[in-house]
Amino acid sequence: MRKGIRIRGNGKRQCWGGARIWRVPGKAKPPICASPSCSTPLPNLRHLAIIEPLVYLTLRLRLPDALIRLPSGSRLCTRRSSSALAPGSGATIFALSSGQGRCGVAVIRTSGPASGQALRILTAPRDLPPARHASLRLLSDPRSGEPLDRALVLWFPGPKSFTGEDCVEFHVHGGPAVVSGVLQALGSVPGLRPAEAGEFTRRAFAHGKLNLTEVEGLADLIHAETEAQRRQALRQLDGELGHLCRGWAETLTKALAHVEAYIDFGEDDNLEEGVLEQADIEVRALQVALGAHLRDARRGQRLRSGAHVVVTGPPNAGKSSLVNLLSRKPVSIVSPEPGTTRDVLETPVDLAGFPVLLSDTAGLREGVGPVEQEGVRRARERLEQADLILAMLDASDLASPSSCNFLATVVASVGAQSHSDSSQRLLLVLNKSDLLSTEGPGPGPDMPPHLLLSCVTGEGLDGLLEALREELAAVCGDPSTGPPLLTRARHQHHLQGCLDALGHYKQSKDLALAAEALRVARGHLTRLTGGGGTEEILDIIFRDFCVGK
Ligand SMILES: Nc1nc2c(ncn2[C@@H]2O[C@H](COP(=O)(O)OP(=O)(O)OP(=O)(O)O)[C@@H](O)[C@H]2O)c(=O)[nH]1
Ligand SMILES: [K+]
Ligand SMILES: [Mg+2]
Repeated sequence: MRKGIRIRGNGKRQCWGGARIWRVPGKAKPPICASPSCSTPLPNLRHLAIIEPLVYLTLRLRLPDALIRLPSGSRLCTRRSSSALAPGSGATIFALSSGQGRCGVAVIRTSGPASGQALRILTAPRDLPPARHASLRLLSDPRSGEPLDRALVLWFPGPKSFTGEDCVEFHVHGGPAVVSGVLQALGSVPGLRPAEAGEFTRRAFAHGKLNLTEVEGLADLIHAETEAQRRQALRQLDGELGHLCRGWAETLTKALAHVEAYIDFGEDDNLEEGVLEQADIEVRALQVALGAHLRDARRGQRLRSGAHVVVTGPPNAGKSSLVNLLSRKPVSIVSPEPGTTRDVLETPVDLAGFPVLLSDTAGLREGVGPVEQEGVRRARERLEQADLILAMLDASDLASPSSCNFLATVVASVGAQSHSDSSQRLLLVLNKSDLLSTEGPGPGPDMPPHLLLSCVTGEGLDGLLEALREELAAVCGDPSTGPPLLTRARHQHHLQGCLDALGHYKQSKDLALAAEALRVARGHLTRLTGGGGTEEILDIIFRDFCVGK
């Protein structure tokens, strides 16, 4: 049981960790809400510490971005640091938000206080259309009165808009002359300026419309190349990861309130028994949840950046033929001459809906010329980095020394690995099955689990794709089910930091240090969803976006 250190003021003032609570001696006057913008009276502090630990802690520690809730559950205030806005952010911004180049319809967006004025000026003499109704308007250049296009316009008065500010969308014909004419006309409206890359989304973040994980989910959705990446990004944009982190942060806030309450009232006999034990139980459960998520961390990142699948095997097994088949393009040279492939040839492929970096490699054999030997060395090096190994043999040549050696080394060594989430996975493919009928015996009973395939006839390809889908779901995590995945090193960093701080909480003998460890842990979760992120991190994240997003 930790001993409590009690810092008691002179009955009037109790200061703790910099937050000051002023108590009036005698009848404890109920404190008021910490938010400067309201003065709602709250029930007395001791009572509060137990029935509303979140509010108690908020008052005690003035958590900057916490939700201050009354027992009735109504919210008092939430706020995000406005520093998240890009520099020069008071202006109204505009940009082409649909793709560059000739297209049927192009979408030009504005966001900021002068949006309504810009819409009036470009559609003069008509007034603003009804909010959120697509309206057909003639756009004209305010400088010359020259008609620009007949467009659909949409007026989104803030805060019910993507950025939380007044927004307008111009849906114009997607010809370069129309788009540039409208952009120039907008540029001539006082108070408007072209948007920076990602600035619309950055404003949505600054106005609390998106948290940082949702911003990253939006970036991933825009960059998604495969079905699995789209599903994963959509879940993150829908806030699943942010929601999970908020739940963890609330658990920590409750545990912290219990520890603080014990520090404040530990000796009072009417403080509930087991307040500290309750905090320990909450922390232990959180450690288990965080640990499970961190073990999964690599999966989410693989899903974003692509799983490394390496094709390996003895010369002439048909490796290059398979790579060309899976990538549906002539990535590698195929020839009957063994030792054709020397360099590692990497190509991004959508395999069964998963993003994959598929590598073709030199046939593994010893005792060849220096160039091919360098190729073999590079092949082995790439094999080390593989998330999934496609091991290939010629099914009609299984008794050869090169096949036996390959089975005894590469295949056996991966099979021997203890199966954990981070260990490599291997699929054994016996190629050239079309030769089996004529060339004699196929695989014996002691052959490890394998798939038969013919790159020439395509026999067995469906089975291989199904097996690949299962393996890749295991390697990348199945984005349709299971908990939301961590998709960035930043997420992993903060979760690891949170877990480390919880470790310090458990080791600390001194309650004050234990409370501080919980605060540090909670800070990591807050930064993960974007409260209090540093400018540099925000710049890096929003740099990922194109202009107009
Ligand atoms: N009959 C038959 N021949 C195949 C099959 N797959 C590949 N081949 C032939 O086998 C020879 C070698 O194919 P590659 O794809 O170059 O083999 P590789 O493993 O990349 O060879 P190296 O790069 O030299 O290691 C070529 O002549 C292919 O046409 C198959 O399924 N059946
Ligand atoms: K070959
Ligand atoms: Mg090859």
